Amino acid sequence: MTDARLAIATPTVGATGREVAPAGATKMAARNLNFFYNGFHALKDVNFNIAEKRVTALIGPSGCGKSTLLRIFNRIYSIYPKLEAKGEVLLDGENILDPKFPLNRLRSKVGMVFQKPVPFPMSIYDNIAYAIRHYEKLSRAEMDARVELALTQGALWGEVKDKLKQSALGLSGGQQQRLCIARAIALRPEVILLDEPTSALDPIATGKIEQLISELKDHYTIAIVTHNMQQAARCSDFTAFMYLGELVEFGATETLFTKPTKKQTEDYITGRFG
Ligand SMILES: Nc1ncnc2c1ncn2[C@@H]1O[C@H](COP(=O)(O)OP(=O)(O)OP(=O)(O)O)[C@@H](O)[C@H]1O
Repeated sequence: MTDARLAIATPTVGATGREVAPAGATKMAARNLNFFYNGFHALKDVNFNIAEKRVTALIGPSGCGKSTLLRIFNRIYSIYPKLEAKGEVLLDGENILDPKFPLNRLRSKVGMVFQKPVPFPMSIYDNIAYAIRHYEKLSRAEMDARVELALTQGALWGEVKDKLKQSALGLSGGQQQRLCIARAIALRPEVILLDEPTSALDPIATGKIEQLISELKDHYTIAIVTHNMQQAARCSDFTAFMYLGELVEFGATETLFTKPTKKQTEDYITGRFG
């Protein structure tokens, strides 16, 4: 991977005291990353960068390790004793795989949305507020404003503003997924990881989520696992193609889809396998 825009950048400190890197600079990076499921070598020496305020897509045939890689970016695996990661995953230059990197801090900076929408069995309002209460003490008015902002950024406010007290389980699948994205946004993360966020949705709901992703990248760094190559082509700035646990090719999405340099990539994107 030689794209000069992805060179590791030294983070600078913004007005809020939060470290900020310019859009396009490296936000997260895997360095010689290997992962083992109870001895099974699922990721092999993976190196790649996720650019600040850009969308990076992970594509590849089933079982190639896309979800495994995404999950390592917020250390979800660490709750299982027989799973082991070797190498480094850097967030603004700090290794998040280091057990000394606090999990709470990681989870507040790196949010995750799963394949199947999983709203909590509570009201729409509380789905957002519950997550915030875990991290912050806010007044009622402040909480109302945060809930509204998250639902607005999640492109859901217009549809739910008159039924905030109703159960989130009554929303459609597409609305539930936007609620899950809003819940992740409510914690003001810097990075949002999306694991096949539209695979359970119809084309209209999928279109809304794709539109939302393109709006969110002005504010957040996004990595998305998708089986849908058109989706990767439509939504992402950079694409990583994986095969059998290896990162085969990484580059600007347009280049990877029009002029892949590896035969395996070409075979996959032209539908010859996978
Ligand atoms: N909990 C687990 N225990 C053992 N092996 C696992 C586990 N989860 C995944 N694997 C294996 O690790 C490899 C990578 O799986 P992973 O789910 O990351 O692939 P993927 O590319 O996301 O696949 P899909 O597109 O089908 O979701 C596969 O060989 C899979 O069988």
